[in-house]
Amino acid sequence: MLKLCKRWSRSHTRRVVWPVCQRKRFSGVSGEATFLESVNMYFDRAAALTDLSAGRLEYMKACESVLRITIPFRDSEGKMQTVIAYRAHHSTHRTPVKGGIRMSASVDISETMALASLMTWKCAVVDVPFGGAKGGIRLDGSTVTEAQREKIIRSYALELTQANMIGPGLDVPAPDMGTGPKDMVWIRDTYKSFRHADVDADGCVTGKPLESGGIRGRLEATGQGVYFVGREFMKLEEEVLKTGLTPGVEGKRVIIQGYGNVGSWSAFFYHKADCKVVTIIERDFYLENEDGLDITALREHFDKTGSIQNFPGGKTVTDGDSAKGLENDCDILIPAALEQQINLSNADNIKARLIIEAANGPTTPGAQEILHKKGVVIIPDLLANAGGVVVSYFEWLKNLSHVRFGRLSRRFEERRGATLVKALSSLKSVDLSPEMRQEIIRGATESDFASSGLEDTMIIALGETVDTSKRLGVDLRTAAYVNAITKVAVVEKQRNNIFF
Ligand SMILES: NC(=O)C1=CN([C@@H]2O[C@H](COP(=O)(O)OP(=O)(O)OC[C@H]3O[C@@H](n4cnc5c(N)ncnc54)[C@H](OP(=O)(O)O)[C@@H]3O)[C@@H](O)[C@H]2O)C=CC1
Ligand SMILES: O=C(O)CCC(=O)C(=O)O
Repeated sequence: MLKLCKRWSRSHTRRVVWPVCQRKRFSGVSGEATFLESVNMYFDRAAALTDLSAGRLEYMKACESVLRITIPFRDSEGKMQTVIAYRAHHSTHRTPVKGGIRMSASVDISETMALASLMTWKCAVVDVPFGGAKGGIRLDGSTVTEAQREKIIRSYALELTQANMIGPGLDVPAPDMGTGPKDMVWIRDTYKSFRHADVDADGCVTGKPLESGGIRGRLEATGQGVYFVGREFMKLEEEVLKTGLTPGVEGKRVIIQGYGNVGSWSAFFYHKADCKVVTIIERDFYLENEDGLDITALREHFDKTGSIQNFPGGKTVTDGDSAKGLENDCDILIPAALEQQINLSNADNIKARLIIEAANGPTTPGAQEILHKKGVVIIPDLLANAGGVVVSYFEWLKNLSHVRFGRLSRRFEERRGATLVKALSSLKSVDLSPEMRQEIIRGATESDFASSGLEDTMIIALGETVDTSKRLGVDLRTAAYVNAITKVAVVEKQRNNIFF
């Protein structure tokens, strides 16, 4: 695709599509590569193991275009404020492009481009047929009212619509850090008001609530994927041996950073699988219990108080930097908050033997080197947290087909199951328990399809990654990038871009 380079303005918002060559360099953790530089370093390391030409790799690495938007709004004192927002398209080798929208005070163009790039490689790792994109709104969501937030989100969606950077066949955003289902409804509604004749308009965004075209299972999908990938990895004896742990997730001590969407659902699934969640780290404190936190009771506490702080079933530690909790004793560490949390300043002190990257970009290249030397295994972000985009893909398919998964077949399957049970019951040699009967009779629901489709996808992607890592003798991140780059290159070559 040609790099976009347009500039235009309208009365209430301004939009600029920046040619990527104008991007600035932004700093990250002091003395370390920025997030974008890290993603590119990981890409380069893997790219060197492919037989693709340097020119093609350079093109594949670059971010195709970035839309920059300025959104005005009036704060609670009536003063005019401006919010900067972005939408980056890393690769349109497949369309639509896909990726969440982050809302945070630390959003910048460089971070958005890094996240968009990760989306390209992530979709390829799990065979989701999308290109990579990401959005960012530079705003601390807790500083605005709901009405102000709605206006900002709708303005953002309006600008994307007018720039042709949203639509079921163009670009399909979703939630990321700081955004959620309600924001997705405002986006869908804004898009639909301009494209009201588009029968597929619901597919312009995923992560919507069920009543507004969402799918059962998207809310928990990223955390559930983080669980599936960890559970399957822990079954691979040869791989587990490298960590020094015993096979199986059961009984393992887990630390989770971030109790938002991804962190809370990861906690739920690991706890359900009989792991001990011993520490949960939030921005200003961490919560610990050596015997494992009761995650069900913790959820109730969160729902009542709006925070996990002072949960009576654990000790809340507020003194000092909460990231110190990453260094607590555990088997598995699941960073599920921000990028660059595991860096040169703390990598030496990490006790975990397995790190499952639920967040995007939580480990810097410098930290990774230290951890690898210590024998720590890292299941990388582009594989570990892909569950969100996988179930987003299912939501998009649901929106385009205009029917809930299982609606046409469930009753039919149940009748056939009942006939089978009847036939089996007539055989004296067969003794079916009530649970077995129920399992045979029950037709698959939408949740069953979403969850089993996600499970299958994560198992296949982990298998492919482990195979490549063994074949090339490289770590899992490099292997996942090699697989992703190879898959994207096939599509690039087949389409034979006329601009090459
Ligand atoms: N949502 C999704 O489907 C996907 C998300 N991801 C990635 O997962 C990560 C988390 O996203 P998500 O759960 O959606 O975001 P949320 O906004 O739902 O939650 C983020 C959580 O992290 C906490 N947090 C913020 N800063 C810190 C910090 N410095 N130390 C500890 N905790 C902190 C937040 O606390 P507070 O509320 O105080 O800010 C919040 O509890 C991000 O990296 C995101 O890109 C990846 C794939 C899909
Ligand atoms: O669900 C999606 O489409 C995107 C999720 C996302 O932003 C991510 O995986 O980082």
